[in-house]
Formats: sequence, C-alpha cells, structure tokens
Amino acid sequence: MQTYDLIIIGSGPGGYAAALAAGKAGLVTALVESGPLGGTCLNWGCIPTKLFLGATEPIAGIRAQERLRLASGSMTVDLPALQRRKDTMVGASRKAIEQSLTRVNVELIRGRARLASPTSIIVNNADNGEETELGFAKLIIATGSSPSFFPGMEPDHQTILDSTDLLDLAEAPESLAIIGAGAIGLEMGQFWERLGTKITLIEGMDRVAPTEDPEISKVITTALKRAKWKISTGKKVASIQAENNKAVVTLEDGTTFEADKALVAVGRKPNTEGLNLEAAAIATQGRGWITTDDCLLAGENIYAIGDVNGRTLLAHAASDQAEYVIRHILEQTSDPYGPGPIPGCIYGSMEAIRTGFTAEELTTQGKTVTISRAMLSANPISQSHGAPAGLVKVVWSQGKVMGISAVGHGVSHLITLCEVVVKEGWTREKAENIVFAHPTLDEALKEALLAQQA
Ligand SMILES: Cc1cc2nc3c(=O)[nH]c(=O)nc-3n(C[C@H](O)[C@H](O)[C@H](O)COP(=O)(O)OP(=O)(O)OC[C@H]3O[C@@H](n4cnc5c(N)ncnc54)[C@H](O)[C@@H]3O)c2cc1C
Ligand SMILES: NC(=O)c1ccc[n+]([C@@H]2O[C@H](COP(=O)([O-])OP(=O)(O)OC[C@H]3O[C@@H](n4cnc5c(N)ncnc54)[C@H](O)[C@@H]3O)[C@@H](O)[C@H]2O)c1
Repeated sequence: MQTYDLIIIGSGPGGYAAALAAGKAGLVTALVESGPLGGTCLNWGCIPTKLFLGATEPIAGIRAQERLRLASGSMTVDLPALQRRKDTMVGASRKAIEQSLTRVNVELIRGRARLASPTSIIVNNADNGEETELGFAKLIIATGSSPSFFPGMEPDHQTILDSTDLLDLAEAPESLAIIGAGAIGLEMGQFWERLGTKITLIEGMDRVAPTEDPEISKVITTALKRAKWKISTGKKVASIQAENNKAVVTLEDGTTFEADKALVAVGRKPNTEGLNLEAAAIATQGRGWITTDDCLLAGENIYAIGDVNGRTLLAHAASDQAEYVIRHILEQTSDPYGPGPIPGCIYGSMEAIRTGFTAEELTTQGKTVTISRAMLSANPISQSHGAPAGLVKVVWSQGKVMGISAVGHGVSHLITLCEVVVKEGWTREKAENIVFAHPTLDEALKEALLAQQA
C-alpha cells in the first residue's frame, strides 16, 4: 500500500490551500478529488455568482442614474455568451490549480475517497471502478457541503432548482420564487431580477438576511421592494410541486402561488455521506457536520476543515483553517485555532457586510454596548452612484470596536479595513489618527467611527 505524510480529501478552497501549503513545506502529499478541481467555490459558488453579478452591474447602474433623471437606456445581456465566459474562466482556474499543485509535487488522485481505517482510505476510481487503498500519517477531510432541502421541496432540477441548477439556465425565467433570504437567495435573485425576472422571495424568519443586524435587513428589504420584489417574511414554505412546467409553492398557512421556476436556498448539508467515518471513530453532529476539537482535529491524526466541520460556511474560512492545520501538522503551532472575527459579505447592488459582533450578540453576552453610525446619503461616492441608501454601523464595548456592519452600494470594498479595525480593537483616538482619502466610501467608515456613540 502506498503511504503519504498527508492525504487531503477535497480540492475546494480548504483542501486546495492545504495541499499547496503542504507541498511547499515538503510533505509527501496526495489530494483526492471526485469532481472538478476547485470545489463549490470555483465551480458553483463564489466565482460564477460574482461573475454574473459583475457582468450585469451596469444594468443596476443605469437604473440608479435613471432614478436621478440623468440618463436612460438599457443593456441587453447575451446569457449564452455569459455562460460560455463562465465555463472558460472556471476551466482556466481549474487548470491553474492543477499546475500549481504539480509545481509543489502534490499528487492529484481522481476518485471518491472513503475511510478504511484510522490510517488509510480507499479511493474508488470513477472511470474504471478500481479501488485503491492508500495509507497516511495525517488526513485532512475537506469534502465541503451541498444544497440541503426539506421533505416536500426536493429539486427536480427542471422547475424546482438548487443554486447549481440556476447557474446553468439558458434563458431568464419570467418569474422566480426564491425560498430562503440568506446569501444565496439574495445574490442570485439580484442577478436574475436585473435580467427581467419577477422575483418572489419567501423567508421563514421575520426578516431577510436574518443573521445580520436588523437595521441592515431593513435597508435591504426597502431596496428589493423598490426593485419590485414581492417579499414575504415570517412564513415558511411547506412544499413545492412542479405542475405543468410551473412551480407551485405552498406556504405553511396554506396559501399557494405559482412561478416559472423555484430556487430552494434554505442552507447546506455536509458532504459526509459515504465517507465511512465510523472506520476512524469520527463523530458528527446535526445533519452530519464533523465534530472537531480546538485544533480542528476530528481524530488523533485526522483533521476536518471548511464547510464539512460546520463552523463557518465561507471560502476564506476554509482556506484560513487549512493554513492553520498545516502549521499544526508541521508543529509550528500548538495553539488552539482562533482566527478572531471572520468577515462576511453579501454581494449585489445592495451589499451587506459584517465583521465581529452585532449589538444584539454582545448584549446577550451581558456586555454594555454603545453604537455609532454614519448614513451613506452624506457620502459623495454613494451620491455619485445614485445609491444614497445605506449605513455603516459600529458596535463598541469598553471603548473598543467590537463589530461593524454596513449596507449599501459597494460596501463590500470596506470589508478588509473593517476587519482590521475590529481585529485590532480600534479606539476612537486610533480612528482620529488615520488619514482617509477623499472622496471615498471609506470616509463613511471614518465618520461612523467618530460619530457620537449612544
Ligand atoms: C452559490 C454560492 C455562492 C457562494 N459565494 C460565496 C462567496 O461569495 N464568498 C464565500 O466566502 N463563500 C461563498 N460560498 C461558500 C463557499 O463556496 C464554501 O464555503 C466553500 O467552497 C467551502 O470550501 P470547502 O473547501 O470546505 O468545500 P468545497 O468547496 O465544497 O469543496 C469540497 C470538495 O470535496 C470534494 N469531495 C467531496 N466528497 C469527496 C469524496 N468522498 N472524495 C473525494 N472528493 C470529495 C467535492 O467534489 C468538492 O470538490 C458560496 C456558496 C454557494 C453555494
Ligand atoms: N457572499 C457569500 O459569502 C455567500 C454567498 C452565497 C452563499 N454563501 C454561503 O452559503 C451558505 C448557504 O447559503 P443559503 O443562502 O442557502 O443559506 P442560509 O442559511 O444563509 O439562508 C437560508 C435561509 O432560508 C430560510 N429558510 C429555511 N427554511 C425555510 C422555509 N421552509 N421557508 C422559507 N425560508 C426558509 C432560513 O431562515 C434562512 O434565512 C451560507 O451559509 C453562506 O455562508 C456565502
């Protein structure tokens, strides 16, 4: 049996970053992947969704200037051409990933892996069905996650779609029902709405983007309603049926409506099915998320990183965990994994960002909290884009910044600076001593940091 210092299962942002770092460090490493290289992020997640949003951004720009009566016009998007561009870009990135792994001597093994024992896996080669057992000193499970559904709303992939199906449509549906107002529902809805699709959004919780600050949800809701989205909150979808090429959506209260297509975006489930985790006595929780300790260990010599451990379902969280785990394997750190605040963004015409705590979260922890904020309506860059709605909200405790949320046009560009401010626990004085260029959206952050706290 061939053995390796390290085997990694999955080549998404977690597995790929781990393989690259391990290869550079000289570990004899194999990366096993059953699908296309790059995982969800490259193939069906972060990258294609942002390409679609970027390509259609001018439509939102024209509309904003139209509202100011400064311009008029329209833009036609060649959807098949956009799909081809997506395929070309994603294909080129897959090739680049493969080349960079080869450069650092990582062996790429194509096939589906499952655990055979605490020190070996079996890889099933999809092409010929051959099974090969491979031994490891260390294993990283980075198998990611997939769309999840509740009984009664399983996609048929024709009319009732998941996020992957929606990225492959050849033409814009006339109407789209979106179930779930999390990041996927909000981003994808904005893209199709720009192409003329009528959106109905159903969210079971009491507001859209329910994990964000309520003020953020309110601004997003107003913007979406202005773009003629029909929004229903506080009512869950009970079932969706495909009838005569239409999606018939039934809410828990019995009301029904029809749309050409339905997108089910109600969260994700871990890719742990068929991994035979019992062979190494690896524990899971909930829907199958792998339980990890403070050092991301799921077993004595087995780590689980990225979506599959259910900690934070974001690409940069997966890569950060990967880099930590390689340092841990190389004994460069024995500290527990503690990345601090993980930044998050929802993209589109109306963007939302958050890093650190919300006021609600801190208050629940018993902390005394003050808030300062700045409205984007006073920011020259927001005004120039005809997009004055939104705000930057800073949450303080004991004189230090503990969290920042923002909503508005282009606020995703503020996220890394916000992350620095929160991670360094800036005081008001620190903000006073930094020169912010003028005119920039960043000035709204400075204004929020220096505003009266209440
Ligand atoms: C529509 C959408 C948009 C998103 N946008 C963003 C965004 O803008 N920013 C952001 O940070 N995050 C975004 N995400 C989330 C992000 O894609 C994930 O958090 C990230 O991809 C997780 O990385 P991972 O390495 O843990 O797993 P994945 O990227 O899911 O990769 C896991 C890999 O493991 C492989 N695998 C699974 N089981 C096996 C097995 N048994 N044997 C071999 N291989 C296996 C899979 O084929 C896959 O390639 C988005 C997700 C979606 C769905
Ligand atoms: N920009 C980004 O970083 C980005 C973009 C897309 C996805 N993602 C990641 O992908 C993950 C999955 O995204 P998602 O949007 O599918 O999940 P999510 O958990 O963010 O949102 C799902 C929403 O569906 C609602 N819901 C659940 N059941 C429902 C029902 N029966 N009826 C009506 N509403 C219902 C939930 O209340 C929730 O608000 C997220 O955790 C996110 O981290 C990130």
